[in-house]
Amino acid sequence: MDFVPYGRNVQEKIKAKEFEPTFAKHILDFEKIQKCLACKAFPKYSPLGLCRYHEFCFKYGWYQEFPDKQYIPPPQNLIANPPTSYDILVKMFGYQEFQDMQEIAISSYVNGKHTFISMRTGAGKTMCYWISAILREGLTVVISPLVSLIDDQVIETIAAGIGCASIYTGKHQPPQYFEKVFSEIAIGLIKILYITAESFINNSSFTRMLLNFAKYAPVSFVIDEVHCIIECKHFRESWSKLRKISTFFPSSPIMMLTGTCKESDAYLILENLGLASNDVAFVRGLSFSRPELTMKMHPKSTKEKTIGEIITLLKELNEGKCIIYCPTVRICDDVYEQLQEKSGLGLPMAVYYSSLDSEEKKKLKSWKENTIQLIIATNAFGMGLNDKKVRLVIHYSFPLSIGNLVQETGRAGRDHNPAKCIIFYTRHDICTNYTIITQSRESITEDMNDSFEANKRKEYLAKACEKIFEVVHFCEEQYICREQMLAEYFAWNGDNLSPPCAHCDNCLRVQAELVHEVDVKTDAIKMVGVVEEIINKLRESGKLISPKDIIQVYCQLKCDNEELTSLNIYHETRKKIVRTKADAQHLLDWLIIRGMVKIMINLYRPNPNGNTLQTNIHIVGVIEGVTAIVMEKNWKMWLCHSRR
Ligand SMILES: Nc1ncnc2c1ncn2[C@@H]1O[C@H](COP(=O)(O)OP(=O)(O)OP(=O)(O)O)[C@@H](O)[C@H]1O
Repeated sequence: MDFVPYGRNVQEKIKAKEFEPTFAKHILDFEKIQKCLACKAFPKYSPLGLCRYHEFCFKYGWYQEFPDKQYIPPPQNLIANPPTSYDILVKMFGYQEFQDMQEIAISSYVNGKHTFISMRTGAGKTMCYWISAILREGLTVVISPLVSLIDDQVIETIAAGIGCASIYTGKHQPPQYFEKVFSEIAIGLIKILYITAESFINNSSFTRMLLNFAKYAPVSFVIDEVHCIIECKHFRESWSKLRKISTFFPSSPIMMLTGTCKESDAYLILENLGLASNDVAFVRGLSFSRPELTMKMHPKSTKEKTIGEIITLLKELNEGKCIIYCPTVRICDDVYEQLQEKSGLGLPMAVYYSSLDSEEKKKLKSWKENTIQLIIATNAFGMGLNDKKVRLVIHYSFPLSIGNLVQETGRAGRDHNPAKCIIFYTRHDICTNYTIITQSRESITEDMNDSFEANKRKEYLAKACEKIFEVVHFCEEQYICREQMLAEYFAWNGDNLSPPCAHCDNCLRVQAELVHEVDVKTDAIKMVGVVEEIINKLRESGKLISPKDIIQVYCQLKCDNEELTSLNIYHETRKKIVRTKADAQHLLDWLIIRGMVKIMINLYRPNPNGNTLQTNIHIVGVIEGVTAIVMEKNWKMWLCHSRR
């Protein structure tokens, strides 16, 4: 494919005054407005007749950026020095200061270095690649996880005055559309191209076009929400194939953006992308704290009660907007119906999930225009969404992972004013979440053979259990500051912990109750002793061990399985710091998420012909040398004085 004719075609259209850019529909009154003399696409902004971006280019003598090659700029005194990233921030976007680590991130990437950027939600990561795309010549390709997110990104980018387009598979993008996008890239009108990982991996004509373009001008890459490489690789294969970037475009720098990434995951991401860590600059935000957010767990009981509690929360909403996250489409519809019926609030509301048809998805427009105040959605909604009016985020069931929790709650308070995040929590939702993660595939892993596929699935299921228990542990913790827990979860080596937020439910509880931080190492050692003894006892009979068995033996309570009362450890007299069932459960969860006690969640159908799925949680073992490993760790736990 020869790239040059594309440019020629569009130049002819411009000359014949027949040119309409692919993004015309995002420009208000496109037909009527006076257009920029240099691009014939964006509205005229300056007295010279140029749009904001081309006026900026004009001042610095960047005439090669003018898409209409016939346009001859008037003579002028050029600004002597080339623009800095700060000049662009101020002159193009109207901001006076960089936020967080934006400037350092931009400088690294513009200098051609692969740059891994991890900054809190709402820190302004988009700006990092917008400014870079202007400073670097050629095209910036942004790989983004969701079509709905790409649609939003395109609207925002056009509103900011930067030429962009999107590529994903769908009936709204026929072959003629691709041809048109290629032409606009060829004349330099499009600076940023948003694309899904699937299109980037599978659209071979796009790859050919890009390789061809790279012969004429630099191509740079951005992977937005780069943690998807870890989180989506099992069900969206394309995310595991993004090494294609470094293979096909070895001299292009890659900017990797995330709000939530553990250090170990960052290295796995680089490995997946075929990048050596020495070749990558890591830029991490100054703080991951979101002081404007107040997080609270709410025990979840019956559906009626939960809906009633949600209605009370909604009554306090006033002008603000709310997102209710539900785990499944069925639950979204159900909550929507319940709220419609019972609320009497007259609150304009809608549902959103990826399987809605495009007509129904149009309601999203009303959300953006603020005529819908409440959206009830699956996690298909909201990733990267930047809506400053969201004052309340409710989780009808606990989030699928700590990463999801941060991303989803991160939609609130984006104007830096106070906002609430409420999670309705019950252990019963473990089943729902596990069903989603495993895509309802029954998972009796003991029966699996040893094939490569089966091992991959086992590994995936083990990871899924770990993620669920991480959230369970987070939700059930009563005293440690929620913000500190999240900061610790995502902490990298050498990070300092910020002080407690003083306004989450746990901080308030610590202020209200008499609590003590105590060392429970001896209890942790005892608990793994209990696990080992029970396993030894029941190994022969092949009986399954539940967390309840461990708690009953540890707390020396009446055992459901009477056999266990014959264990020595059951009768041992000892001084316990962790005494109540709830605290013992919390300690066991801690052992599980630290990988010391191994569990398995088993998804099964109680009635083979029915649709209902249930879960059993089994304890399957401890890691080798567990006692020594427990001894090495810190086991400081907050306990309520009155419970001790
Ligand atoms: N330097 C700046 N000064 C003031 N506001 C800024 C600056 N840079 C970006 N912003 C604004 O910050 C808001 C959040 O930016 P953005 O959507 O890029 O956040 P993000 O880091 O991508 O968050 P998330 O991870 O949640 O998607 C936007 O409204 C953006 O215009």
